[in-house]
Amino acid sequence: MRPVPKIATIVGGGVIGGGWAARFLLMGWDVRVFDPDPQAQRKIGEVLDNARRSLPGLSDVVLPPEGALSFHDTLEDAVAGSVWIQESVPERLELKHKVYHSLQTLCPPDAIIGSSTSGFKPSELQRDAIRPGQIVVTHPFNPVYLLPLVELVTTDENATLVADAKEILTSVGMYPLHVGAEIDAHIADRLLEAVWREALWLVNDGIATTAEIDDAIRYGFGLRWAQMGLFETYRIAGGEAGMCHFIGQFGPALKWPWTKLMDVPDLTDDLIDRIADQSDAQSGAMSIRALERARDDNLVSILRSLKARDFGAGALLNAQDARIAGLVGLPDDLTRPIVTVERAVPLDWTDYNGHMNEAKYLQAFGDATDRLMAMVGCDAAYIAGGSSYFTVETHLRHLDEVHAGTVIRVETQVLLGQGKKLHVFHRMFAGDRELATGEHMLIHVSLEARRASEPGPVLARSLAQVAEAHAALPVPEGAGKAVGLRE
Ligand SMILES: NC(=O)C1=CN([C@@H]2O[C@H](COP(=O)(O)OP(=O)(O)OC[C@H]3O[C@@H](n4cnc5c(N)ncnc54)[C@H](O)[C@@H]3O)[C@@H](O)[C@H]2O)C=CC1
Ligand SMILES: C[N+](C)(C)CC(=O)CC(=O)[O-]
Repeated sequence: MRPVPKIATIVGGGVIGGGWAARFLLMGWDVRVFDPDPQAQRKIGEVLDNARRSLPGLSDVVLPPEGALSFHDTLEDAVAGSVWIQESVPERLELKHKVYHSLQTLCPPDAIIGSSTSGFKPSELQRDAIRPGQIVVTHPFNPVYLLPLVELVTTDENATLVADAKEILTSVGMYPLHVGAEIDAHIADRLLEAVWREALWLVNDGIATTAEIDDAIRYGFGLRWAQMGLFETYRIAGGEAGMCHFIGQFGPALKWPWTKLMDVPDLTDDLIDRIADQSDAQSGAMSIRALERARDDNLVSILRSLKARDFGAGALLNAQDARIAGLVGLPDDLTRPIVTVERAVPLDWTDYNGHMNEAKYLQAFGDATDRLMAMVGCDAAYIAGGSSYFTVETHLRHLDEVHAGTVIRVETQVLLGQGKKLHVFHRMFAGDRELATGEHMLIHVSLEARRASEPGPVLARSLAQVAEAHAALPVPEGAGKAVGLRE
């Protein structure tokens, strides 16, 4: 794809438009918003605050510098020079048609217009459009700045822009699921709608409250769904005999009255009041923004756990980190310490004292050592060949505190890189502020014998090169020290 100016326009800056604005901005795009609501700027500001505290820490590398956000009184101003236009106005087809008509008379003809629509088919959106091929469905999930899925639904008219759309969405950390055929509500909302209908019936019939239904999801199958989805978990539920056995066992239940799916309860005032009252009793003590923060904190923890396992949505985040960081090799300039970590402090690294927990300093220094090892050639392929380093001694010093969202940087000096021994000194900074140091002795080992061994020649040469260059640097303050005892 040709290099494009990173300019996105958000038309409709409500719940979803605000989330799109945050994702594009934090991934380095300039974002222009058009929304006639006088409260739009305040609302987007609040969504952005939530995004800024949660999204950067998902990444183990530093995100690109944040783009510029601007609000515009006219659509013409808002779309000038835009590459991606995200329509997120209310779910009314005639309103969306009106918006596309205005947009297409004003916007660049090669910009992509993505619609956040939860349920309209792209052919419905394209009807009577000036350039039907410019409009696609890009259906996201709330919060758009944290959840990667975006359903990309297209028609034959869109053939030439599908690849570009996928590339742009992937570049901002999303997972474009290209839906093979257009249907009402795409894939995900069709599934959600089924669960939603059943939940409404359960409240309507007085079987369960809103809180009990939420407990049934979050203490059970919701946790399974978050990492594996439906079919993979049911395959496991079939035991060793797998999916066929599972269907054999539970297939007959499809004919039993387990679901009321095709009927919808009448949304009478009584039912709406009951749902609203139960929901107030369940969560009314918290503001929407506080609930959003609780949701985001939990999502960050779940996503980071999946990331550590390189699984599901976590594997997507690792791929995004690799794209942002590019290839890792030794820097050209070895006359100064090597930057081995540059990242924001994630929400789940902070503790009851409201700052980064002591254990996470070791995590960051461990990551710095891993990065240095990869840079000098002790990378995944080398380790798969049966050799690695084990850390045998560590000394940490905590010099200053740091909070969630702050960008930290670790600079690494090799004090010794000879034979089996690798002696490193890490210094952690936030800007110019020194936060901590970590001194570590590592021994090269054979993973088969579980004993010390000599490094391979390429690794040994590369380490010696760094150690020799770093020997010219002053010995860092604090190196070689133990915990002092006052007399
Ligand atoms: N809320 C949700 O959970 C999700 C919603 N969606 C979809 O996103 C779209 C927007 O939904 P929400 O953000 O929830 O609605 P919302 O009501 O929070 O926001 C809509 C915004 O559009 C603005 N607006 C109205 N007319 C406009 C116009 N002519 N030009 C520019 N702005 C205009 C409104 O002032 C408002 O700020 C819908 O198509 C919806 O189906 C998609 C995924 C999830
Ligand atoms: C309720 N909803 C149909 C607007 C939901 C969505 O479209 C996706 C989501 O975020 O759940």
